[in-house]
Amino acid sequence: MNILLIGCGKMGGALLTHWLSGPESFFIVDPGLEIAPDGATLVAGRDDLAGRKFDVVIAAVKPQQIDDILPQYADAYQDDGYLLSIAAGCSIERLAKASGGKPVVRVMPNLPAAIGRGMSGMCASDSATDGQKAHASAMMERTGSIIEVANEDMLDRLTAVAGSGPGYVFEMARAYVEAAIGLGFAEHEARQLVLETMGGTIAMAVEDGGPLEEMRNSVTSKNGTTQAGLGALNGSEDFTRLITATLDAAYRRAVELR
Ligand SMILES: NC(=O)C1=CN([C@@H]2O[C@H](COP(=O)(O)OP(=O)(O)OC[C@H]3O[C@@H](n4cnc5c(N)ncnc54)[C@H](O)[C@@H]3O)[C@@H](O)[C@H]2O)C=CC1
Ligand SMILES: O=C(O)[C@@H]1CCC=N1
Repeated sequence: MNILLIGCGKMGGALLTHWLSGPESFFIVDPGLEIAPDGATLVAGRDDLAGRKFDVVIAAVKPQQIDDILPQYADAYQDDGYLLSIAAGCSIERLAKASGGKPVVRVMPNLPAAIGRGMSGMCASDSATDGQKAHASAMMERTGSIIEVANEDMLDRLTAVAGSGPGYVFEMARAYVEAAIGLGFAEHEARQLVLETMGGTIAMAVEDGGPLEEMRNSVTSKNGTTQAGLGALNGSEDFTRLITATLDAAYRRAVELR
């Protein structure tokens, strides 16, 4: 199976490192790349394809570039080929038009795919076959977990939760480290304390599987230090409101990018 990856930046490149462990042959087009990742073939652009046809074309460029770039490759699909897009927001309707009417599988990955811990969502056009959906899903499973959502709107909502999610978590970690430095720790100590605390806590929540509220309460002694900290963090629900506003803003942006 031959796959053409259009765009091999932060997200496309992260996914590719795991996709390369599969049986497909990867061809990459990205003007920003000078050498092909090991195991893949770099092509200069549409005119460098020598008539080759692809079973899957993957769109991993910015959503704003889709309408300019994808039509250039509309004749590069096998008859039963499909388009897989990771572009945020960009609708199946737009993608189908840009690919000359090919079946479309939209996937929303996230950056921890780089270490095989991605959390992705997927939805497909009615024209995508079960085989195409199963193939896209199997590719994403090489990069972490995947769920199928009922419709495109839910994929845009998933983008706000999981696609952009690592950005929120990195920002929380950054602010947490900054605050720890403010309490007197050296930067390397603050980073270790915060990342090990966050990582250990998340790993425990996943392993335990119980209600997060109960787990939070198990840290919180009456009139203790955690209660004092949590009162400052979310005593008047400010943190809950901020997180809600964060997800709402990201979802609204995904809708704008449709
Ligand atoms: N970065 C992230 O965490 C996530 C990104 N995405 C989606 O992935 C897509 C790519 O985003 P990033 O990887 O973050 O951006 P990026 O800027 O790192 O990658 C885009 C790549 O496209 C290449 N490119 C530009 N013009 C091109 C052309 N004419 N032909 C082929 N390649 C071309 C660029 O050289 C660059 O390497 C976006 O649509 C974004 O919505 C989805 C989920 C998460
Ligand atoms: O910020 C963005 O638009 C992309 C999509 C999800 C994560 N990064």
